[in-house]
Amino acid sequence: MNELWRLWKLFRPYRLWMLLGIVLAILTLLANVILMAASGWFLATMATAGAAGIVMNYYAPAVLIRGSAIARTAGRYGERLVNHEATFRLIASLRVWFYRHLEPLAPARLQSYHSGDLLSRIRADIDALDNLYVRVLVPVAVAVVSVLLFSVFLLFHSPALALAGLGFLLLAGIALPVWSEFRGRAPGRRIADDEAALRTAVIDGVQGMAELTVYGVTECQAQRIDDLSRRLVADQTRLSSDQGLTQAMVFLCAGLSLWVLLWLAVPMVREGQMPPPQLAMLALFTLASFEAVAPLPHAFQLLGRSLAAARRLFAIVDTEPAVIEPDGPSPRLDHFDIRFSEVSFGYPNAARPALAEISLHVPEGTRAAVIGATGSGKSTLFNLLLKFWTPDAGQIRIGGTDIAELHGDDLRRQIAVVSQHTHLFDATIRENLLIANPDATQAAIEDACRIAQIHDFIAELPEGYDTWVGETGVRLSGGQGRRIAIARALLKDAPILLLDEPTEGLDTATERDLMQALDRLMVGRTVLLITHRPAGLDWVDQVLVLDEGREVAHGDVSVVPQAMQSTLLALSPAACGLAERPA
Ligand SMILES: Nc1ncnc2c1ncn2[C@@H]1O[C@H](COP(=O)(O)OP(=O)(O)OP(=O)(O)O)[C@@H](O)[C@H]1O
Repeated sequence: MNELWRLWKLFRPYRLWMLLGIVLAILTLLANVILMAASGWFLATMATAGAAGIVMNYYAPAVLIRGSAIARTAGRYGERLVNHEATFRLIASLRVWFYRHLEPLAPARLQSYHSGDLLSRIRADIDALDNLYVRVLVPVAVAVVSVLLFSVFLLFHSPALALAGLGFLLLAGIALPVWSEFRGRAPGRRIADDEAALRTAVIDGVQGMAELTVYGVTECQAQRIDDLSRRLVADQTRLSSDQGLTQAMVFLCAGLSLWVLLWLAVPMVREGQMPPPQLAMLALFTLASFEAVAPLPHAFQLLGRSLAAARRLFAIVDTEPAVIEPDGPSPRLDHFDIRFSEVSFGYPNAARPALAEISLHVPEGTRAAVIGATGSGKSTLFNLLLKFWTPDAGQIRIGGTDIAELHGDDLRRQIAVVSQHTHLFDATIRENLLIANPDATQAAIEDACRIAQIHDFIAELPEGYDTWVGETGVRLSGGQGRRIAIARALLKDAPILLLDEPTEGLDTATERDLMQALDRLMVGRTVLLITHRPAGLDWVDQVLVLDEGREVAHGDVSVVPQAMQSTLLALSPAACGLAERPA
């Protein structure tokens, strides 16, 4: 129930909208009940007056009937309008609220969530919360107020009638919803989880279609999706049949209530304690009053699903970010040398630290390489410099300022990254370039692409820079993707450049061309290159060699172990057809 209270606090800014929606819903319901009761009374009065030959004024009841019919229609329209408006505002603000909590968690804390699961939380779970307002909160508020009013109304006629009416209303409005909530709790929770699992499985299946096909296991994935779908459908079927059953029970309660009313009231009429038209009025009133409690079983059934969704959202919202941002504004950076001082860091639940007491100083405008076998901690060094994680010990300074004093966004504005995993968005080439600098002119874009040696290729495409690159850039080769990354880095024009194995996986000729482009990009910037191969080491001023997170050597390129240097010769600038770097 803690979730309910937390949700209520999120709903608070919309309480006036909600109040208005609830008031309109109550007025609509009352108008309907008055319409039914007045019609019953009016028809019965007219019939008895006609039979007795009595002249009566039918204008006043007719006005009441027409008035309540119009009020019911207008009220329903207004209530839908207000409640939908409130719901959409609420959902919009919940999405923003969730995204605000999600963003600081990226990428460190989100690595344990699949993108399909996150998508499910952002979309389906937030949508499930709107049920809480429209299908739970509003009906409950309407039922509480209306049942009170109905009981008072019946009390005026007879305490026995009030007691009987209230008894059946409570049976339909409390007992059935409690049963419904109990039955819906487990499937509701499973539906939230299974929807997320299904989305994850479908995304995995589509993205990994090539691998699944190559290894001949598409059937297995299809079976997994099928199993999840069946479980989901089974739970949804159970909820639907429960919903049908509870609706039938509500009608049964209304019918029984009517029978009991007739059983109590007919003797009163016979004994002259109640005029006959009043009996017709009370009969229709009783039937109509169950409209107040009819939505409650379904509302409480949805409660389980909504609370499960809320719990899944709060699980993310309550996660502590891996990096705590400073309170004040970031200090201004005037220099861009990078200094790691005795930096140690271990990932949560890791067997050993990813980095242990690493120190490295890269003077402004110079280049350093971090080299080491796979898993030696090179990327971790970048992750710490980009403030995706916080070191467990030691400090990282840029221009003498501890990066802990800088906001992540301000820090990352000073850094461009070219890595082997360039993410290309499902957009045009131009849009993919503009993310580095949204204000870049076409001339600037083309200049960057010329230096990155990709302009000629783009210019030859029928749609040039407006060519759609496809999801994750499938329409570009690995080398072309990396050139786009270099062009992005040029457009960003940041003083610090991080190169994360930028030539990994490319053939020698492409690697050589790319190194030429990178050489232009590195000019005048503080560069940190990580690699597990010696390619490009001749262009750096110092090399740090890591092994299992520890420094094993540090100095000029001669400190690189002999075994690595022999490979290095094959990739020297001369071998790549490049001029030696000027001193
Ligand atoms: N997000 C993570 N969560 C937990 N452990 C991680 C994470 N990222 C890396 N590690 C672990 O930390 C160690 C260092 O990894 P890191 O990625 O820094 O190595 P690397 O030298 O960049 O390797 P590669 O050359 O293969 O990219 C490894 O043992 C790795 O398993």
